[in-house]
Amino acid sequence: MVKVLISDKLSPLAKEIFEKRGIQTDQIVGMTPEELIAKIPEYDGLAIRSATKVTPEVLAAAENLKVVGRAGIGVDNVDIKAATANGVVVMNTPFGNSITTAEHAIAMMFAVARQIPQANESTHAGKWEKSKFMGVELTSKTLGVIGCGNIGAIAADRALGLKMKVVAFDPFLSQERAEEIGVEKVELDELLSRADFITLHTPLTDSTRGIIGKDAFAKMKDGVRIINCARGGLIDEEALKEALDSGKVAGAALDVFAVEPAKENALFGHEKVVATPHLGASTTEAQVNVAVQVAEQMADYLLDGAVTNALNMPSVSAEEATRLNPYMKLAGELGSFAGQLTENALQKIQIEYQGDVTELNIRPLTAIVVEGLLQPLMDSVNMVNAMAIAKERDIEIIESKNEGEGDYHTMIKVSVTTDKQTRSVAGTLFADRRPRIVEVKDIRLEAELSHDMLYVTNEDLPGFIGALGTVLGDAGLNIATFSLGRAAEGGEAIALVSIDQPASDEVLAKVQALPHVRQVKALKF
Ligand SMILES: NC(=O)c1ccc[n+]([C@@H]2O[C@H](COP(=O)([O-])OP(=O)(O)OC[C@H]3O[C@@H](n4cnc5c(N)ncnc54)[C@H](O)[C@@H]3O)[C@@H](O)[C@H]2O)c1
Ligand SMILES: O=C(O)[C@H](O)COP(=O)(O)O
Repeated sequence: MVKVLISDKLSPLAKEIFEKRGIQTDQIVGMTPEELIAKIPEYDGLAIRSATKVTPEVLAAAENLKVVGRAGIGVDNVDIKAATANGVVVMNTPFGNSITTAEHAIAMMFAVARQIPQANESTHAGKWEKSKFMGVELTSKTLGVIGCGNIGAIAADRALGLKMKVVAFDPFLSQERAEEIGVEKVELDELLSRADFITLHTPLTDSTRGIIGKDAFAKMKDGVRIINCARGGLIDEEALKEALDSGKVAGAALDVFAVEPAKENALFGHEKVVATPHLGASTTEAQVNVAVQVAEQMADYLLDGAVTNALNMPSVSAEEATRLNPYMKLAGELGSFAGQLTENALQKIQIEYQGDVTELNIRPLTAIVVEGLLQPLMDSVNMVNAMAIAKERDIEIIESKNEGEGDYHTMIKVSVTTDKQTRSVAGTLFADRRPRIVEVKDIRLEAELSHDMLYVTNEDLPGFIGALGTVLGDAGLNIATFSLGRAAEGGEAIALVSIDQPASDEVLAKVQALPHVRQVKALKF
């Protein structure tokens, strides 16, 4: 039975959905890394928020794990490289909490503009410090949005509704999209020098870490206010403290911190800092959205092979997954066949898709061909990491589509170039949706692959078939199917023989010694 572990606090709807779809689900929140490592081998799926750290050690122990589902956006708590290497798909829910988080940023902007938390605390303490809490208006002020993706764009939209002027810095924001949102696209330095409020909405990457540091503060207006509801590492916290102490920055509203959970932080207790404990996504609505979405996505993948919102795999819809399944088998067999025939360093893989298959999403098919091809070279290759491994090894991958039908209504042809030669193998699906090999080295034949096969190339001369049958019969090997093809009369011929047991080295040597045999190989599928 398929099993999922929920290791963070998720809406109970997630468990309900998993169980309704026949997936056994355990929820264990607050495990230590060691406890998670001990528990994870049992599970096919792991559903998390930001608290669980999916480290290389956790992934190494996760021998049955197929998918990590993040009920939320940020996946900086998941080692995606290690997940990919282990064949684990990582998915998130990129939109479910965006409105909620943008609203939190706006709430934090109001809070820091009017010192609402400080005034609240003072009022509860019976101090009535009316003159202490002088605020600023938002109307007509300039908001600088750093990172104008899903959340940044919603925050900008809400700020425009508050009659603010919005400037945005985002290297990937097009002029058209900026106009559509209603923001002015500017460079970072211009944003820093013009903004009265700055709100951050980028992921934490090597290029965004510390994007707001000493240099950035120096370029800002005096009295600027900073809001961060994205990731703690975007702001250099030491530099922020100095800027607050000097009065350069009039206030900061922070939902996220460099180290979380943040029990201690140099900014805590600062009178100009408003802080919340990573609450950006914490609304009833957002938590329902992300929990339902992650459970559906994970169940779709575990049960039907459909891939949605994955960070390390191309998307495949449920309907596509059903149509793709027989092609996945064909692509896997072609890749494996070509891989087992390839003895030298791979340089180029060409995959031609012809006829019906061109209507489908070919990216997963290509990934599975490449996986099959690399499998004889390395155990650790899988569909998730195959393309990355090929790239690392400078293997060129060329895909082409020919929508017209050839001799078959659908065909996939894999050609592999090594430093010595180019070899090809092609296959189709018959009406029973079962794969058939229909061409090897441009020689036509028709073979269904089975667990143990013999691949024999020989000269097309009389006596070969009988001699081969005798060798196999003498060895007690039953022939299940026998497929033959030849380039031309008397030219190169290929035999693909399905046998009920594997052939020993001795049998292979005897076949190799037969007159006219050029090459024999035992293949496994
Ligand atoms: N506080 C919370 O609870 C909470 C909730 C949800 C999301 N988040 C975080 O908010 C952030 C934004 O989420 P999103 O859904 O809007 O992501 P998104 O991918 O839709 O948008 C991010 C934007 O940042 C831009 N960007 C990337 N590098 C940049 C750079 N160097 N400079 C400027 N812009 C850059 C991208 O082009 C993109 O437009 C993420 O870090 C996410 O983890 C926090
Ligand atoms: O990236 C996100 O989605 C947010 O940081 C929310 O994190 P959380 O699910 O731990 O609240």
